[in-house]
Amino acid sequence: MNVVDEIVKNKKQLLKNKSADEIKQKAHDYASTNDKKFRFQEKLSDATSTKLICEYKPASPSQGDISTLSVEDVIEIYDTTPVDMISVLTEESYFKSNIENLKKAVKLTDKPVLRKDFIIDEYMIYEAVLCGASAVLLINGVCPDIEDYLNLCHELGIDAIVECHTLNDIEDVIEYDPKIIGINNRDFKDLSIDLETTKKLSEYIPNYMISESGVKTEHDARKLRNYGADGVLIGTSVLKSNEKPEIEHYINKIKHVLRKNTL
Ligand SMILES: O=P(O)(O)OC[C@@H](O)[C@@H](O)c1c[nH]c2ccccc12
Repeated sequence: MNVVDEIVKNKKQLLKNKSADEIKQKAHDYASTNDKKFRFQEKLSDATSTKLICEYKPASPSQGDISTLSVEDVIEIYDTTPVDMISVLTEESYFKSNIENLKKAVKLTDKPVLRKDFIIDEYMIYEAVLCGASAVLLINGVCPDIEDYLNLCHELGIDAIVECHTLNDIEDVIEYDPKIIGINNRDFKDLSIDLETTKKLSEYIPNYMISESGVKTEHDARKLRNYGADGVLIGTSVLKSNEKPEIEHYINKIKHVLRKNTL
């Protein structure tokens, strides 16, 4: 069993006593009064720069513990630096986060926030909406029904980032016209990284493309920008230091190369 199978198995267990029906109405009511809709897409539509998405990721299956900073500290940094959108892991067991961290993040910033998790039930989308998230991640091969879940996100006014890693993944989802595709440079099978995944797949992506995982240096970010990424998502490298000035410096450096007028 690979790590994603394990995560999904664990997730099913955690969701056992939850029913989407319990919070469905509440989420729809919330969405009907919320006028801030599709904020990820709105940001991506501004072509003056490639967007920088930074992630709150306390731990991961490949790295173990990543950061000891609190979610409050991290979001404060992301809120006050040129980060365009924020991603918050909510997976409990392998990434050591939780849904409360998403709630906290949304309260602490006006920037659009993505719920990053292994979404296997509509319950998790309603929950994200009720926390004030602007987007959710739908992973092809993990999400049980990309078409239905995309429609649900649309009804609720939030963006979905449909995550793909292979051309087959893209072929699976393309008929549902996803507005944002996330190319994961990390192979879930062995957790290896290859930024060329973005290069290989970019020509098959009709709308917005976010390149995810494995970005370390400005050189990497520039490469992905040149491959056509509309957004670059970084977790581990941005949180490598526990020192606020160092994190700020890293963010400024990366955003600098993502501005279109830099070579
Ligand atoms: O820490 P990195 O290599 O910068 O990667 C961030 C992000 O792309 C990664 O956390 C991620 C991409 N897709 C996911 C799906 C679930 C959990 C996590 C992820």
